[in-house]
Amino acid sequence: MRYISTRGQAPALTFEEAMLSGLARDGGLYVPETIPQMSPAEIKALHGLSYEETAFRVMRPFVGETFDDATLRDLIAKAYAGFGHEARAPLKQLAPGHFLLELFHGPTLAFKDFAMQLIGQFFQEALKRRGERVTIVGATSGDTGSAAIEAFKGLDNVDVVILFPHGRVSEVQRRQMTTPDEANVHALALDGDFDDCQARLKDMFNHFDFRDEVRLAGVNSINWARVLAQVVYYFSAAVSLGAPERKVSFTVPTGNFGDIFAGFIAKQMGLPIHRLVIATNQNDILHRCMETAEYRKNGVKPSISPSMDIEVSSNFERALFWAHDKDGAAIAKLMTELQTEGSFAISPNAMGALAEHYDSGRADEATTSETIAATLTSAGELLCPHSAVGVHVGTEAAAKAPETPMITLATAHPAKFPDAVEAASGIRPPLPNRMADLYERSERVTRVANDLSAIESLIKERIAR
Ligand SMILES: Cc1ncc(COP(=O)(O)O)c(C=O)c1O
Ligand SMILES: N[C@@H](CCOP(=O)(O)O)C(=O)O
Repeated sequence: MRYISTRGQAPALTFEEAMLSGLARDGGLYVPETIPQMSPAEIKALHGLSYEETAFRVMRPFVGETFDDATLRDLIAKAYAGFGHEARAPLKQLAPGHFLLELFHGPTLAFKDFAMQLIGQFFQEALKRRGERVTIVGATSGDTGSAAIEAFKGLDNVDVVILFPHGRVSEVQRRQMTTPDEANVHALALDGDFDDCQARLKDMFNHFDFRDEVRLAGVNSINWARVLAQVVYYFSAAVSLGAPERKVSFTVPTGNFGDIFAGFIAKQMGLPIHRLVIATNQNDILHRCMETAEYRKNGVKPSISPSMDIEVSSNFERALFWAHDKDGAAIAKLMTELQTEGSFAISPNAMGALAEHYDSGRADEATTSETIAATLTSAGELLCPHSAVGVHVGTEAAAKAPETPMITLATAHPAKFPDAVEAASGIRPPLPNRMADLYERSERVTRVANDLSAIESLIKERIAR
């Protein structure tokens, strides 16, 4: 299995090389050259298996020779052992034909743990074998950062540096990143928004002297291994509702497009998915793009679902690559236009290819709050604001195809966003006992300007210690 860049100008890599490299050296994102197929019989055989065994069977062909079967099984087992629900990703019924896939039972209470706990294991195994150390730099709007810190803290062959937008994450999210006291954890609060954090991260990958000097690695969904780990729960959920005999649709609260793109990969592998529905908050660039065929930035507005306050949706590049018949030059041109003009137009052919798989919808701030309150009353479920965006859009989409079950992804625990949830529902969700002292722990964070050389100097200084 080889991985190629969406911009067509970087060397093809193995799974291990792609995982440890992060961004391709032409600025693109790695994707598998071909997508392994699962037959209806192989999908049917997933019925009744543990989440871990499902993960093994779905991911095995992508991993190639990086890990043998026994090692891969062992790493998967270690990754999910700390989850707080035996099913790992339980499915609950919200309404007739509408289900909620709870992805927040991992250690940091968001769906990021599914991938991050696993790639934490993958990195440790690969680095030990190679005798290498790396500097992981991550950009976060709140959840990737805490999940990465949890997965990599205390390891002696990794430094983990997280850039988060100052003042634009919830207090719980911030404290999850700033209170760990392990020396290899570095939380940096950047003066800017998430797009600035992600842009500086990509600048670091494109600055080869720095990249090579610090042996930069990435654990955002830039990293193909992140996306791969997220493919698994599309299989486990669809199979429990009758796949391969029965088609299902998914609604995904979307920002950086990694989670919904994992659903696209599951569909390409053979999972019978009817529609993949992009659910955006008031930062609705992806929804507007699906409606107008134009991807146009108009400024990020802070919302009550802050993890989705994103306008430069990194993995949309991977979706566009497929929609343009894997024409790397075409993708490079669109990405340059986005950088220079703040927008690009999508051709009718490519829009047609996107519309074959994706629908979209948005929820504004008031609708998000109303959905939190309404879902508590109708189904007894207390949603986080991101999941509420999904439930609102998923309900609308389900009404258009009532014969197909709709699965909405619940991407975070409500206790990560207590202020917004309390304002909407009157209930302040408590943190789990193991995190009960989060507000008492002391914080360690460095404020940084949105300036590449200042950030790079700070990182070099930190990792030299
Ligand atoms: C809670 C939550 N929901 C939804 C999203 C959006 O997911 P993605 O960026 O994969 O589209 C994020 C951030 O990634 C998130 O943290
Ligand atoms: N919402 C994310 C943004 C980064 O997304 P990623 O999937 O590329 O890591 C976050 O919580 O940080």
